Amino acid sequence: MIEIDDLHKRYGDKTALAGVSFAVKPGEMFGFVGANGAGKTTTMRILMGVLAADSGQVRRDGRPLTFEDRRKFGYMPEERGLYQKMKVSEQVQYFGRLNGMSAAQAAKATADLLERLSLTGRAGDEVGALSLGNQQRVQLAVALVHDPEVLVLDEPFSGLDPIAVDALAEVLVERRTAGVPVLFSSHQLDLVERLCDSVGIISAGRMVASDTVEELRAREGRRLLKVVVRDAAPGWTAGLGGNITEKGDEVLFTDVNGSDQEILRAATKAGTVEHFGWERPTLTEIFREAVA
Ligand SMILES: Nc1ncnc2c1ncn2[C@@H]1O[C@H](COP(=O)(O)OP(=O)(O)OP(=O)(O)O)[C@@H](O)[C@H]1O
Repeated sequence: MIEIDDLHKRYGDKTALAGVSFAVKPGEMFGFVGANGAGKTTTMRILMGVLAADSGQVRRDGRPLTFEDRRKFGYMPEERGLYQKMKVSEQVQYFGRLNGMSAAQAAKATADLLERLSLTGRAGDEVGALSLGNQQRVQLAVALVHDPEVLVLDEPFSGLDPIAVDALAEVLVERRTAGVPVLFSSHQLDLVERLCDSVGIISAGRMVASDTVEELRAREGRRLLKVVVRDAAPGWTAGLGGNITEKGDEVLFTDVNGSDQEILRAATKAGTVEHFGWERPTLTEIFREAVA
């Protein structure tokens, strides 16, 4: 288990992190989300030892992370760092070798990854000759080549086309299933919602929510009540509690504060109730609420 415990970080008089804590379990995919400048990259740099925290700790299985631990991590930094003049396949193999693989292991892992990320046809091209999206795929191959024990990826999906998004998602899900803790940041909340078991929402250097996607949605899930009444008597919602938005037969109630049964009785009296239930918010709605 990877634990981020109460990280604080200032850049001069600018506070970047003001107490960031969360944990990523083995076999868990954790989506790290937050507005621009919220502190995601700073947190991941501290996790990877690229940057020192002012206070707080990063632990693996209860003990502080060491250089040796981090060598077994796969990291995709925000500042992409590839040798532009090196050929794609050589580059990925090179990083595999740097991480302790034999030449044969690195060659095999590289060939497999290039295939998965649809880069086989570009294996002999210089990285600098590739489009930005394809360079991003190479960067991912570099982060993944040594079969890391932990994955820390800073916006791995940005700039990828939908096919590459699916290919990367498949690789990450595979690693997660093999027991690897996977942490990635993203602004693509639909993707985070689709892929992640847990989500951390950071705002202005503080964690404002950190839980499983299911828990977050369930917790927020009794905020929006949707009622559809066919052939309702006009004005049937008059005098009922909460904020009310009406659209044809559909009525949405927010901030109902326990008056749901009263609403159900009124709806039943007004006409034929076709739908009565709590709407589960999307991650985007939860995010907007959390950082507001
Ligand atoms: N080297 C630095 N010097 C000064 N301030 C910095 C530095 N790096 C980051 N910051 C500031 O720290 C805060 C957190 O930045 P960080 O890059 O961690 O955010 P982020 O959540 O990754 O943002 P984004 O989604 O835009 O990548 C921001 O206010 C940023 O301006």
